[in-house]
Amino acid sequence: MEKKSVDSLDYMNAFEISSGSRTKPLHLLARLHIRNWKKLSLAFIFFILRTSPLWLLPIVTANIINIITYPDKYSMAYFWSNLIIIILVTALNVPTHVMYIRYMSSAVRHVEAGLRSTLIRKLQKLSLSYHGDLNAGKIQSKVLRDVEQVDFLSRQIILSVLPACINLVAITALTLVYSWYVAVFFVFLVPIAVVLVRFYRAKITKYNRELRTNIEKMSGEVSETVEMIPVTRAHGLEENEIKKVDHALEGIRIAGLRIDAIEAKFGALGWVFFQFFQVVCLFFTAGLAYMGYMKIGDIMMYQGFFTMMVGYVSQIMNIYPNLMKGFESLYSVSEVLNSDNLEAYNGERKLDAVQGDFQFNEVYFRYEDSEKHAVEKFSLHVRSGEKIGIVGESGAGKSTILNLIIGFYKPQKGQILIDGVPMSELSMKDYRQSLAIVLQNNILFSGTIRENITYGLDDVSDERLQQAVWMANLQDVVRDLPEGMDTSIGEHGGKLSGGQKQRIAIARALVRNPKIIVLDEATSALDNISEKHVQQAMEQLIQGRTTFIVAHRLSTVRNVDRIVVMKKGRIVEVGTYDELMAKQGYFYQMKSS
Ligand SMILES: Nc1ncnc2c1ncn2[C@@H]1O[C@H](COP(=O)(O)OP(=O)(O)OP(=O)(O)O)[C@@H](O)[C@H]1O
Repeated sequence: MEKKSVDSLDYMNAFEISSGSRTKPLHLLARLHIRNWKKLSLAFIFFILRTSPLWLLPIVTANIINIITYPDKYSMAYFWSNLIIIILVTALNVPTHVMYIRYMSSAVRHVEAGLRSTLIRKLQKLSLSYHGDLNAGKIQSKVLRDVEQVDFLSRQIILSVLPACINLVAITALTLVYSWYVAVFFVFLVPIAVVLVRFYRAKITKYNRELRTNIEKMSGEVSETVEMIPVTRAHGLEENEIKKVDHALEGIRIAGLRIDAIEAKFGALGWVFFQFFQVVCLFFTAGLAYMGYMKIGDIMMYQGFFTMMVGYVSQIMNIYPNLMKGFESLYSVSEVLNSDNLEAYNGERKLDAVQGDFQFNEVYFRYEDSEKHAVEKFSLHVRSGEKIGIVGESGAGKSTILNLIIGFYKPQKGQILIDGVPMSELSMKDYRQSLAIVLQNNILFSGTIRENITYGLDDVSDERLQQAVWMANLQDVVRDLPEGMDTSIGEHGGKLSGGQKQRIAIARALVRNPKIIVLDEATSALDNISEKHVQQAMEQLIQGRTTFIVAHRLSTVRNVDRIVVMKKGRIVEVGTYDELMAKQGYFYQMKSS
């Protein structure tokens, strides 16, 4: 049951149809809401019931004035029936309004939650290079602010624009029933509104985009600044960081001012036009009554209708700038949802049991925005269970090889085969379940030690967990903590030492019992005892598994089966530690320098 309700939050299909060409925002909004059409239809019915007293009131007012002005033409029964009808219909407003809001809100809130969920789903599918370009702050701004704006947009349309349009049609129809020439006079309002909107639309759209991109920029700056606080303080660069954020805030201030100014002009002009028009209407109907074409009470009715019409047209025009903001946010969200910069691989094949045999055939890889290859002509066969050390100077392409092994990136030329199957055919989700990664920046999250180790695994027995803790040399750490395994480790493991963090990452890898291990040795120096602990944990981890270790300290690779020495993306030497030392080549030079 729960799964079903979670599934239903996926709104991707509303965007899938639109990918490629840019869909009009109103179409997109309609597609988002079409799934909840039953609730929206019910909301619409209750809306009509709720609003009907508004249409009746001017008619009843006209009737009462006419009864009093011309008592000989009307009976008292007519007077009382008018009163009873308006009281009854007005009293109905309470239940009908509650029902209208309940159905409407339920539909709109579903879309709001759905949009956020769809964004998160999409972010999990987008390639790492896409994530590299879009920082966490910008994504947050889209998931929080932009979705909120879209929710606001839906509410504005359902609560204000649609009701105003329905009311306008209803009032025009009622006026037509009574007098066609007054109706024609009313209809003149629309072109005035259209001309005003057309005149300001381009500017409002432009300034909204400016504001939105400035807010995203600021959000990015803030999240980066917060992350950098320890480094900033350590270097005494607080003022520089404050200036950077201030600069982004200044951008928002100016863009916001521009928007406010243009909205003020637009709103005020509309108001003045419509006030003039209302006065003209009064004189027009009064003139008709003066000439005997209209009863006095009817002036009140038309004036009532016209006041309502002006009210509704102004209502639409006043929220028009907000609608534009909402459309801009919808565009911002669809920018991510329509992106086709997806994960590099989309194969489906599952291996029965991954053995961990790797064949690299003349692999070439270049990052998207880079001119030169980070990896060139990389050929290597790695047997199942073999331990490979990868060494080379900074920028030689070591981490890139690891990323290619994990499948984060796909070679532009050449091929990588796993157990004889090209990576492009493999289901990455399935393949990565046989793989454990311990990277330079071990990504820990703000849960407990237990949660961090068992991350993503549903049922890990206590025995298996204890074994992983023991193998990762963590038992002393856990014992000394106040709540043992259930101690919270702070954001990104902030309450732990570098060595402890690494051992937690190793325990996380161990508990998965993977066939392949990818290790990026930490560059940060650990003290001797800590390093020994980590070293022991690593030895436990790599036993019996195909292992790729990027080593920064050459002593780390002493015991691996083969060392691959890289330079400028190419393999320059391959061999055991002793062979390479005896050869006195590049590795020997690196070791001696
Ligand atoms: N995301 C990226 N976009 C563009 N170029 C990149 C990216 N990541 C790495 N590079 C470039 O690719 C080359 C290889 O980088 P890589 O990180 O693989 O080197 P490395 O040997 O792991 O270096 P280090 O030991 O310093 O971590 C470098 O020239 C680097 O500047």
